[in-house]
Amino acid sequence: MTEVSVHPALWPAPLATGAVEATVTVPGSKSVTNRALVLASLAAEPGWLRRPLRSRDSLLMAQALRALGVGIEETVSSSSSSPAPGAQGVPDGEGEAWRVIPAGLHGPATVDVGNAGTVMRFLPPVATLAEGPVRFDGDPRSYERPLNGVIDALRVLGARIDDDGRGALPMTVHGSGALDGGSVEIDASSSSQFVSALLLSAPRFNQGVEVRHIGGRLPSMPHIRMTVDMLRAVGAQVDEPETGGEPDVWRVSPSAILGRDIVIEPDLSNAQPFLAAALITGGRVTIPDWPQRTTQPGDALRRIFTEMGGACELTETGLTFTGTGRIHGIDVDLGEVGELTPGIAAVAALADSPSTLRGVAHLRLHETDRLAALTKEINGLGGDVTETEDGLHIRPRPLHSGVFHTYDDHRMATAGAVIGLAVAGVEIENVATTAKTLPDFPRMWTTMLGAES
Ligand SMILES: O=C(O)C1=C[C@@H](OP(=O)(O)O)[C@@H](O)[C@H](O)C1
Ligand SMILES: C=C(OP(=O)(O)O)C(=O)O
Repeated sequence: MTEVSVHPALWPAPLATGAVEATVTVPGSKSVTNRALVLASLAAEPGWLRRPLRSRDSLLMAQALRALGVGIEETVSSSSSSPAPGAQGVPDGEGEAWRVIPAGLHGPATVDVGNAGTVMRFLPPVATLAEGPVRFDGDPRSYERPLNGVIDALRVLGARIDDDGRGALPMTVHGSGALDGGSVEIDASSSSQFVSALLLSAPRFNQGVEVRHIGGRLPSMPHIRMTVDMLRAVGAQVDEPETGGEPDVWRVSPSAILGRDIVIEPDLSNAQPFLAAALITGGRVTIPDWPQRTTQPGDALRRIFTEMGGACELTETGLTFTGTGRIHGIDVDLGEVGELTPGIAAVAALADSPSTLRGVAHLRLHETDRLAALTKEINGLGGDVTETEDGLHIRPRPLHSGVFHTYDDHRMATAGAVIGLAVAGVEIENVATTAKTLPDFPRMWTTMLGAES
């Protein structure tokens, strides 16, 4: 639906000329921002998001919710302004805040999902609660990404949906203002977002929901934990496997959703390239406000990048990661933290020993086929990467200059930039694709390098 703009321009990835020493403030988490927008829109009262992510994925989410009737007011508060009523533990009037004012949801409306998994999966259940037709469309790639788990489940739960029979976009959800809800079995082995999608709207279903996953391994479990935690934080009652429930079964009871005031954590997956810069150059990077406790998968970087040769210290002010310039290969299952794979593959290509990345077959259905794209692009620079059934085998070799293609995938672009730190003459095709979750990436990257010692 959205014209995918062509960016022929090549961005010369800057080479690091010394050890990177920088403090990098990373914008809000995509996954937390888009869950918070959905929950706030379904709430019984207004709420606030502080330090939300402003990127393509989150703006598409906000635009879609507005199209359904929700009020979302964007304010940038200065340090002199007073905090919003009810704000708790929020730094005094700092940064951007979005006030979300729920309203009766209605169609007719059109939702542009772009290529945002969170928008294409989380919003169809919301649309069943609207009165009137809601049409879903998006980038060409969104037609190929799995959605059948959500479509089939919603039909079982009482929704009427017109698609072209493939269980994919484009489609129209004919909302009737309410959904029965109840029990449903799904195979969510291709995306954890199927489960998250059904749970997020479930307090508003007449009978709530019981979701039973019946397929192969469920990826990205931390993201399902994030969904459960955020639901509980808005007053929902959730039974789930990790707090004594049945394995692979989640239950959400019908209830009102409370309007909350939430501060969005920095996006730890978007912190990855900056931490990688410290690891590769033997430098030191601090990410302020790294949470002490979080469900974000990016938190696993503390362990993974430490195993690959760095050291980290988590303090009250943030995470400081220090590299030695020596990078070790790793054998790791990334099934829980799949979105970290491109960045880990980039570092692994520069290591002193081979790596095996496992458990991520579902990445073939992400923004692009990430396993094929990483293999092709790293090998295009002289690397030696092979695809396995569920991941990558990476044998480091001396790399050379060349174009690193990104396939409209933000994490391919940042992975290419990481390699470019250590390899002269790497050019990133369409670095602007980082706008999906981190629009300011090129400036942040050069600023970080400007601060190198
Ligand atoms: O729920 C979420 O916010 C996400 C879940 C994961 O999706 P998959 O389970 O489809 O990998 C992750 O890769 C994506 O970046 C964000
Ligand atoms: C897989 C990703 O995104 P999406 O939310 O579109 O699934 C990602 O950001 O790595």
